[in-house]
Amino acid sequence: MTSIERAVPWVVVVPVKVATEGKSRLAGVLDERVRAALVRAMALDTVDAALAASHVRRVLVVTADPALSGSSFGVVPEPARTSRPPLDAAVLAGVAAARAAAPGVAVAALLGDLPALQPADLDAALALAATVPRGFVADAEGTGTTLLTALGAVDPVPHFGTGSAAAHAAAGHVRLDVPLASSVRRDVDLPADLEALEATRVGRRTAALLARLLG
Ligand SMILES: Nc1nc2c(ncn2[C@@H]2O[C@H](COP(=O)(O)OP(=O)(O)OP(=O)(O)O)[C@@H](O)[C@H]2O)c(=O)[nH]1
Ligand SMILES: C=C(OP(=O)(O)O)C(=O)O
Repeated sequence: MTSIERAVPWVVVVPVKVATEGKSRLAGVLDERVRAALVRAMALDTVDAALAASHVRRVLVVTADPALSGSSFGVVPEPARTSRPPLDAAVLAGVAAARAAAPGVAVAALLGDLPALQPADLDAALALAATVPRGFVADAEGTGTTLLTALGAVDPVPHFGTGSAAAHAAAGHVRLDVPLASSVRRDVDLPADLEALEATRVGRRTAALLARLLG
């Protein structure tokens, strides 16, 4: 088969916290207003990069943030709190919406704080993910998970946060062999991640915000 026939069309689910509650680990360097603007800028830049990836058919954003709406992606309401970690529950809600609209569709849950995401890097990860039932990409630290994938015949097992990469590996999910430098692994959590963005090609909204911050 040619690579075209093998190409899997993906629905990408992007969870985004209400902006005013996001990025608390940056509270020491950014005030609440700027942090909220950063959450929104990074989320929309992540979505734009995902939409530009050739393997992505649709993007669904799972959020309760009223400022995150747009014509190029769908919005899935934040699910009610349960005993499950809220991020994992949000991803499950997004996956359920994707599968309700397109039964058996391959789904990829992508964190919404990847402002340096490049479409080619996401395509490279999804090309690898097309060969395994469940895959994941660890963050640059190797502990968290920034992308998890599930082909149409299996349900994803949403698990994010510190330690989630090891949990996915222990569950037999395949660590997708993307380079450490891949922009799929570059989430922004800590002040050091924010500083590193100054030397990184980021989406236009995040770039504009950083330019205002740095004067
Ligand atoms: N919809 C939704 N998205 C979430 C939730 N928790 C985290 N996210 C998103 O998932 C991505 C990664 O989460 P984190 O790195 O923990 O982001 P965060 O919770 O804003 O960061 P901290 O407050 O510093 O822990 C970010 O895009 C968040 O906006 C949640 O409960 N619901
Ligand atoms: C959500 C994650 O962790 P963090 O809170 O460190 O971004 C993750 O990377 O799985």
